[in-house]
Amino acid sequence: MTPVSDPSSFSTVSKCATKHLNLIYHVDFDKRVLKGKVALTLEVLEDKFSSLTLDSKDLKIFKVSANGQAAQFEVGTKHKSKGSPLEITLPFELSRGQHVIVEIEYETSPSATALQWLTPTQTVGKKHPYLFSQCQATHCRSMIPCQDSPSVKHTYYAQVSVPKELVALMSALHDGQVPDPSDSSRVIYRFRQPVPMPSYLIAIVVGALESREIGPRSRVWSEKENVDEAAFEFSETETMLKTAESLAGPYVWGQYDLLVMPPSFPYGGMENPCLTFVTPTVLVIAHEISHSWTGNLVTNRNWEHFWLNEGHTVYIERMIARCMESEHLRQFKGIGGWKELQESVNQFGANNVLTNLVPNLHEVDTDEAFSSVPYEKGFALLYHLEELLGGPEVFMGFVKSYIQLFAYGTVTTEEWKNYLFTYFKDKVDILNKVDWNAWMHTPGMAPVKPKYDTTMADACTALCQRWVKAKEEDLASFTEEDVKKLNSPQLIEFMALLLQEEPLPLSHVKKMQEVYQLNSVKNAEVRFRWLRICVRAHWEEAVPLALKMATEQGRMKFTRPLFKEVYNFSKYSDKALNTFKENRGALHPVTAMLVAKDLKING
Ligand SMILES: CC/C=C\C/C=C\C[C@@H](O)/C=C/C=C/C=C\[C@@H](O)CCCC(=O)O
Ligand SMILES: [Zn+2]
Repeated sequence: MTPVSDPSSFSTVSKCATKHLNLIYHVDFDKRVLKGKVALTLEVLEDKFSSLTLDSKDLKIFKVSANGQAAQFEVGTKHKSKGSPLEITLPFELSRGQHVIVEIEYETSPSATALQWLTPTQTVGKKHPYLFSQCQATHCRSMIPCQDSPSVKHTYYAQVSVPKELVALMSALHDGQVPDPSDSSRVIYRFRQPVPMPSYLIAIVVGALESREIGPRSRVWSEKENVDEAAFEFSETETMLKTAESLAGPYVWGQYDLLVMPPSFPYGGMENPCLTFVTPTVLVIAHEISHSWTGNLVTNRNWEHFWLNEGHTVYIERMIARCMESEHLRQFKGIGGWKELQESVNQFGANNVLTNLVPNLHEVDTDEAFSSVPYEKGFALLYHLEELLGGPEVFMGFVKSYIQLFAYGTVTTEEWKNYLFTYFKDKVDILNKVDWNAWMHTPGMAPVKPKYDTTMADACTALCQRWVKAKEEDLASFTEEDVKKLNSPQLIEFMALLLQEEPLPLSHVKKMQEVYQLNSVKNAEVRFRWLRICVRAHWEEAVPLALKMATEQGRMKFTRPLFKEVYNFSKYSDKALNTFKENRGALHPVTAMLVAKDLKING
């Protein structure tokens, strides 16, 4: 494995490698902290080893020991986004191949960026508090002092003490629960993760949770008020898992549970092993299931190679759509993805190096670097290669082989490319014609736009152009029949196309509401785009609706653009700022940080 440093981590991954974590947590809702003890089993990688550096962020470190002997430690200067290096000096020297158990007693901060603590009023049930984590990309270090780099993979065991009226879940297999011997009002939940995984996939949730069985290896979890509806929504999970296995190989994680998150969860989903987190706005989990292979089994070496996780996951996700629905749907999703890529390039700017497929992340906050680029420029590259090398079955054969080769390990873009050339050794002449530098190390849109089939998209394009070209006298020609011919993905695409045009006149948007009744649509993907179309047309009645959606749920895919849209409507810039400030405390810490930057609020 070629040594590749991790610009997003302080940890000394060349000196030692974490093989196992043993975690003991006491969850304190009153103080909003995790009182923790972690035992890291480290393998020594160098000849003389007597010190190491771990990642930490806003942790109170009380005590460090190595093989039971007290060890010196120092928390270094805090970095603007990477947290603080935790320097540890062992009381003895070890050599290559030996193991050492480093134990650390610590406490997290109430403002730990990996954690969101919800009051009972912020939950559906309104009776109990709620805690959930989101570690990707570099927030595990605010929850555990560790080697917080995806280049390191380890198993873990955890014991979590919580008030006995609550349930704890983690990204691992359940290993039972016992009363807390030190406090009869608490219970200890036990978890075991036998498959080596990177720290960003450690996840915890504590709340008044219930579950329903939805398959032979799957349960869906949520607050009890939502659990029956969730069981219905995700009834196809086993079918989707089997389809993914037929494409990518065996599912190695054992259990595949789903946790329906509170509305403030900042992403559509998070592929935590054994327990995918999904927001209520997400109805399709093919992406998260696909991560069980690309991302969780084969993992990017560091975050500059994030496209390997996401590009391949989107490719498998869309192959599942091809298998379960149609090739036309896969093509249609490719067209939609190209638009998402265009939006990210427009947001960052076509010359911004963060739109490189493989960006340089030195001194870059990964949360600020996050966009659709690794997903959709990554997918476009893989689809382009599929077109060149023989079609979907041929290229999926490569993807399955790539997964088998790099399973349980980590990979860089160079290693991926070398294997691509090896696998297609009789098509090297074709591969040498690909402009790799343009695809990987150049900002802006992908150098080649795949030739997608437009069968499902044509109706969307036609309706969009009718509205764009319509004059006042043409507005009477629009009727509710226009959208009855469109399914939900097509309605979303129609609105995404409108968002790529100049803002519609206010008269057009009011007519659209009159004939299509879009204000009453609950589908988040539709509502999100509809409200942006209205605010861009300066329809003032839409402003409170946009801010309501921006604050009632916290998925950044929706919250950030909605706040920005209102902020850009100059008459309502202050309204956007004040609404954000009023709601800031209830937002996820990363969401709050990024919206503040979007609205140009310092501190
Ligand atoms: C080039 C970017 C380099 C590093 C970024 C890596 C992680 C960024 C960090 O912000 C975490 C992202 C977590 C994403 C989790 C799930 C996504 O797949 C959801 C995508 C957006 C959505 O659907 O809500
Ligand atoms: Zn993903």
